[in-house]
Amino acid sequence: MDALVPVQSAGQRLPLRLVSPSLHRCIGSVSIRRSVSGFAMDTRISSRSPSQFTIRSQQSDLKESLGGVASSSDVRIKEWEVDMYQNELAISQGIRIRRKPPSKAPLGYSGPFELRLLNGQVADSPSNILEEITWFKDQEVSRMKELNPLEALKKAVENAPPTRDFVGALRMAHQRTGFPGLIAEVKKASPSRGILKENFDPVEIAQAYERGGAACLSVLTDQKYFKGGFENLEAIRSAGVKCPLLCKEFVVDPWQIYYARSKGADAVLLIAAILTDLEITYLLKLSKKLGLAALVEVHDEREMGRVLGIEGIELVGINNRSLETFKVDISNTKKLLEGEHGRQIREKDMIVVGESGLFTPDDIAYVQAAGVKAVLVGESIVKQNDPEKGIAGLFGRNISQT
Ligand SMILES: O=C(O)c1ccccc1NCC(=O)[C@H](O)[C@H](O)COP(=O)(O)O
Repeated sequence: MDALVPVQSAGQRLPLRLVSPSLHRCIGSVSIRRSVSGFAMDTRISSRSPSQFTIRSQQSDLKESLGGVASSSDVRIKEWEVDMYQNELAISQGIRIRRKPPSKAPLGYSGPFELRLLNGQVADSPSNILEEITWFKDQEVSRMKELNPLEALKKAVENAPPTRDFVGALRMAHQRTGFPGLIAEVKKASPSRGILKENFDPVEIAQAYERGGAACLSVLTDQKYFKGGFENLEAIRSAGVKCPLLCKEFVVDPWQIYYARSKGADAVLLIAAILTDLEITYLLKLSKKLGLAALVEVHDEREMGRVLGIEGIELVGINNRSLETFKVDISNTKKLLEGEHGRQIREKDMIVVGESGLFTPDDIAYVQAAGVKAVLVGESIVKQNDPEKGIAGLFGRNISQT
């Protein structure tokens, strides 16, 4: 059964019974403050499957909600259950990536998850690179939030220069050149390929991409796995590059959307493999509210089906690289655009972005014939001594304005 969650603002309290009858039964008629952001949202969520964003609580909030009588072990148990519900929701949507390392049930736990715990063994090391990155991101974001509290970020965003039209730039480039609009990636390294470019000057590369006819740029901001950084995003923006900028991050928390906006992004990436439908819906709304476009990335039919069921998505990326196994196969783009999914995409006039593994004019022609109107390319152009010429080589001709 679905429950309607009321529109709320920062600090207002969400009646717990609206999101989790089972938690409600356990702890009575209490409310939990939304901890992540105060963005008002009116949506329906499953009452059996609360979202991390909607019900994660501060320890003190929960203690207070329990009338000040709860012991810290009560609080730990409820927090742990919230995580378990979050996992349940993700699994029910076919999401294999766990957002956090599994933790043992708190001492003395006897609740709705007890039987499952007795039966199942859970691996406590990441199953693949995407899961590893996601677990790391969760902790990294907690640390970054302490240094950059949301309230300060909101003020910075209010005073930030306006965003540029990411989707419009792709459409225009497609019309102007007859080729898919290019999102050129500023990428120093990756987990699958290691270091791609030793002498890496992000601003120089961005300017070369712009001269070469890129419609938009993608800037990796993850430091640990891609040797990127938010300072690259800021530097490229400050250098006067006009192409709209995608902040290429692993978003697991709405705080990151505010942060990306404050650092000069025009668009953000939302990866369906790590986000539930409700999270995508919420992050999409938040991005729009902040003037950002959202590129929603899928890798398989199931994710494509989920994303097509979400209102308001304009930009869908099909990644030809499995972020779990690193296998790259550009026929993935074709496969996902065939049949009913392709029909729905055309009907909704969505822009599909073919991502990863594109090296030659034949590759571009192949994904264009499959139906993409944009491509996201990193390795094949960033590795060239002259990335501007790299773009001409990729398309088989000069696609700059001149
Ligand atoms: O590229 C990786 O190794 C990788 C590993 C784990 C998560 C994401 C990863 N890459 C992100 C991308 O999908 C690419 O940077 C982007 O699509 C460009 O791909 P390419 O043109 O093949 O460099």
